[in-house]
Amino acid sequence: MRQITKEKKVLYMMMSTYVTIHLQLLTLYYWIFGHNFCFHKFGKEPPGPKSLPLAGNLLQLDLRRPWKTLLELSKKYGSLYTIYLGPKKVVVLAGYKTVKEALVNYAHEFGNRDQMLIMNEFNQGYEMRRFALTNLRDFGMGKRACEDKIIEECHHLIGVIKKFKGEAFDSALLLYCAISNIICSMVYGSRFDYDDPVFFGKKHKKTHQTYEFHKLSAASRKHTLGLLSHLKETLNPDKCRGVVDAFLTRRQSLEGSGITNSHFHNENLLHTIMNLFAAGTDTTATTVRWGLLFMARYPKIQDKVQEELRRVIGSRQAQVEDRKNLPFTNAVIHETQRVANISPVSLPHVAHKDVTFQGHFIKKGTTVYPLLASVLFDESEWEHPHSFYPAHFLDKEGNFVKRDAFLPFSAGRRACPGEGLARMELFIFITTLLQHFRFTPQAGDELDLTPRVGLILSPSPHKLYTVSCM
Ligand code: HEM
Repeated sequence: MRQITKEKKVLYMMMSTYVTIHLQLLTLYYWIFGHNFCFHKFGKEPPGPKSLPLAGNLLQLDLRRPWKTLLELSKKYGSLYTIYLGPKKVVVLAGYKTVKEALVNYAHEFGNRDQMLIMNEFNQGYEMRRFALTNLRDFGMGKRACEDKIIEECHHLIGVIKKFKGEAFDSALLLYCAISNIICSMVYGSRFDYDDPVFFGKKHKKTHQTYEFHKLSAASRKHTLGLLSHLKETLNPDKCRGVVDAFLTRRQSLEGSGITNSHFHNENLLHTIMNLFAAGTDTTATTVRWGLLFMARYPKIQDKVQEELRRVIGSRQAQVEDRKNLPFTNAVIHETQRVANISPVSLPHVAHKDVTFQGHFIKKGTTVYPLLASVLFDESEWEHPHSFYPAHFLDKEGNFVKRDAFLPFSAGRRACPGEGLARMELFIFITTLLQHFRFTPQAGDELDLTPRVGLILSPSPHKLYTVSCM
């Protein structure tokens, strides 16, 4: 009897080991193959490359230039495909037609943000973003007052460039300070000199060598806190200097009405400001840098821009109003944004609900990457997608033409809210600098146009000479 029970036990153990191994094999099979061929009653999920458990498709990605791999994968899997970044499933949208259809026609369905990636996008994110943008508009964003501030800042920059007396210099830090000052004047109500500790703390030297904007003091939590405490001490609710004062005044009035648990608290203020600097400085400054680099690299195009500027506005200050009379210059600025492709993958979106898109099922909560590079270099939209070719934006008579596939600011509900300000900055900075200086490379420098790897695609470190034109 005892013998039979022992045998039963051994048999039981063997069976359970067998079942466990099979379950593990099935799980592995599912990980390797299953989620690549997932069907749903509303349609098939977008196709994609096979992925490994946990690592997903990470081993296939060029981690220094992931957007390049995403572009290559779109050639194999089409304009809508799935990849796994580790265990995280991501649906990639590629090509003008698909990106536009998703972001504009399905704006609601694809309009959420990935909570993990946006600072302060917890529950209060939407309210804070709305507050910041409404107040930026009140303090001049996209208006005439703002244009005056941009022009004033541009002249500070010109003064500093003149001090190099024609010596070659790297424009990176100067441009970051100048563009930061536009946000500073709207957020804090004042600008700062380029050698002010607001920009350069103890890390100045290192930052100068590595050109990493996020290491500048203006982008640091500690410096922002210092500025905020000064603004709090000197606050006059009847005379708001900028967005910070408006925030503090709103908080005071809420507290006056007995509301002490609103979203208007210090941490939100800090995040809102740092978000604005992160989104609004590096992007625009980097684009102006690309513009100057392209001008030095393509001197004949620089000649044509300068000829048009001299003919149409002469030596007077360029205004946004002049844009319509400067088709070639306008085309060059657009082509700069297209080729610079500073944000090759837009910020991640998230499917707001289950959606069937182009016959494929995408589950609520799935992260979606609009691949903006695939739009800006879409071979079915651009005549010379991989060349710097301002005529993309000109008709046969030389008039400026808008192009649908020009989407550096993305499109739809989540498109960049700073587009108006950015376009104003790009126009004023690029035209005014080209009215004052001719930009040329150092002797023997071919000017490498390979972008530096980072959060956005910026030019590799380089120096340019300036020759005064005025
Ligand atoms: C050349 C300059 C700029 C470029 C190319 C650019 C591009 C973009 C892109 C591609 C996005 C993501 C859109 C999406 O997810 O679909 C974005 C978001 C954003 N941009 Fe810009 N941007 C620029 C300048 C600015 C400026 C000057 C500001 C503000 C002052 C700004 C504020 C923002 C904000 C707050 C967001 C996040 C919006 C959200 O979460 O919905 N940007 N930008």
